[in-house]
Amino acid sequence: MSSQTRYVERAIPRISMHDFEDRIEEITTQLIDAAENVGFFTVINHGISKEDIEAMFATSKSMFDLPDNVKATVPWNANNVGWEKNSQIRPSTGKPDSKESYQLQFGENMKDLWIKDSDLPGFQTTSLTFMHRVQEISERLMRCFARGLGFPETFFIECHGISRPNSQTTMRLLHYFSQPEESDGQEYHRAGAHADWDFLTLLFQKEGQSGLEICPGREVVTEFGIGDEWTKVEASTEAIVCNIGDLLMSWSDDRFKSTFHRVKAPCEPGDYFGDRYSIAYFNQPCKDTLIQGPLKKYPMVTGAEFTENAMKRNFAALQEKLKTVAAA
Ligand SMILES: O=C(O)CCC(=O)C(=O)O
Ligand SMILES: [Fe+2]
Repeated sequence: MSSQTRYVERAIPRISMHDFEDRIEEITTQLIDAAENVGFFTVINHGISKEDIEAMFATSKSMFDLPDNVKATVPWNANNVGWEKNSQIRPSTGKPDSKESYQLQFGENMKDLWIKDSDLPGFQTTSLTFMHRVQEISERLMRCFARGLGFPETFFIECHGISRPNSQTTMRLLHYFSQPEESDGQEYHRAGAHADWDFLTLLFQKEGQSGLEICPGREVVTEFGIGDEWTKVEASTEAIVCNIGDLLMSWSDDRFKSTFHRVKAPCEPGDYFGDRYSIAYFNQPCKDTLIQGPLKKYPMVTGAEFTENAMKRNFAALQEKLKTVAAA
């Protein structure tokens, strides 16, 4: 079905966050280097133990194990919250990802969209506790990026405040369905190639459940095209994989790169075909945040406008793709 992937080795920087307050300068230098040259890096010694990450994965699995009619009581909506199944179509593939996901936020968008305690006891509390811990790590990284770009140190933390009702920061629980190892002629996409449009994504994976790949080389945030040489990112439960999103690329006037990535449709020997669980934490701006880089390369927009523009660009690229699929 799909042709063999061309792979290249690229080193993915691994950054330790131990003794953060004493090492903030050194960590900032490492982060800025990774952001400029790769767009992807992993953080270790970040303060969340492997056991706590495994516990969140267990909670996520219990939620996905609920019957579809229960999960359908908290349906996805365009505020990027709620549960969906086989419904996200990526412009790069023109086909839905073979997965289900449940997106959670801190603010008013989550009204009536939490799985009830009567369906899964403790789900909301466990998830929110974990989200606050990932937010703490995100805020340390934001302090470094603010320093690196010459903004006041707490600038990005305020722009992405999670205690504001209009917060849009999202944690996405993901479950990719297991796929047949014997080809049945179909290609089952997991997450088709895309760039994220947030500030910074923090991704948790489970050891053994590989599939994440990156394709760097993007020069400007407004372009959509991707190259065809991929690099595998190892799945480790302890390390958090971080990628720059379009928002930070724009805020840095294209100095920091938002990188195309995918979860490969398994199709070659050595690929992982089993159920795959991951957790992505997207740092999103509040709706009224004003966004513009120090060099003013792009016009100033609000957080709400930035998201809307990203969705429009995505939609236009999808229409183009569907045209070529229909013509083929
Ligand atoms: O599940 C993964 O490993 C990646 C997910 C992802 O890139 C996304 O949801 O934006
Ligand atoms: Fe992504």
